[in-house]
Amino acid sequence: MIQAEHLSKTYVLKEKSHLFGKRKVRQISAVRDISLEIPKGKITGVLGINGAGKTTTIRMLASLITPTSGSLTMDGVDAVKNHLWVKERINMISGGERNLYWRLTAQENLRYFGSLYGIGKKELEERIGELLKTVGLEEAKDIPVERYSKGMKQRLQIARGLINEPEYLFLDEPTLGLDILIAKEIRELIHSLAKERGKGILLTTHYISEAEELCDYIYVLDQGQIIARGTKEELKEIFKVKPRMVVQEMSLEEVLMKIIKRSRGEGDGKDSACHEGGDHQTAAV
Ligand SMILES: Nc1ncnc2c1ncn2[C@@H]1O[C@H](COP(=O)(O)OP(=O)(O)OP(=O)(O)O)[C@@H](O)[C@H]1O
Repeated sequence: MIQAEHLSKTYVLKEKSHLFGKRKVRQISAVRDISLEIPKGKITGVLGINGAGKTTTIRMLASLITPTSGSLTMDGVDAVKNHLWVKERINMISGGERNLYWRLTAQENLRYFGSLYGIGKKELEERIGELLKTVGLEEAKDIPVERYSKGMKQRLQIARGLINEPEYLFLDEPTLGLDILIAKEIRELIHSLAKERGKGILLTTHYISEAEELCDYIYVLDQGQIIARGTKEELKEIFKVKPRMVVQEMSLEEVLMKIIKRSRGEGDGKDSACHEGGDHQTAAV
């Protein structure tokens, strides 16, 4: 399990001031005091609107940037001190079409990325063969990536993300810009990676229905803080109307909008659908 406790990240920007050409220092508190867990065999979602701090969070969890404060462990090992050990056990895939060499074939891409992990030649060839099968690109393995459809490129991205046999896979907007059929294929693949192959998956997505379909547990991030957490059922429970009133099930999207508005004190979340009592920010701790 990956466990983050009280993680924060502040970016320090040095900007030139117009006055006397002096440098001004500006601090951006991108993520503040977040605690979360990513268990193996489960899909954990991090949802939030643009600028909420999702990318900063995922990059800290993947040891690509160092937290300003807080602790991060992987299977009990300090991930900040042992970031090279951590990087061997994690991989990250972003949506879009970056990170692939277009003139190379699928096989050549995987061979290149595998060589970066120092995997032996024989083992690498076997792994590439299996991965191409897993993502359904066996027949297209010798075609240059520039001739692939968007869905094929994304499947190859997933194969690239699995080349080091990571225990944890971070997916940043994995179905961005894909049509519904291809997105469905990718979602099925993500589901099987967690449920059949035991990977710990962290997913960020703008598509709420995708989170609803895939995520075992969801963290809602806004303005750098976790403002709610829970299973989708627990999140929906926050706004469930109390007994003797007509209960109308809200979509997860409606629930998330209400959670964000309420956290920002914008009123809409305070309507009759609010649940009773205590900590409104947490569906389940
Ligand atoms: N390298 C950086 N230097 C300075 N500020 C940054 C940097 N990266 C992110 N930020 C700022 O930190 C905040 C959180 O950004 P982040 O990219 O983590 O959010 P996000 O939820 O991933 O947004 P999006 O969905 O738009 O990608 C924003 O205010 C952003 O401008």
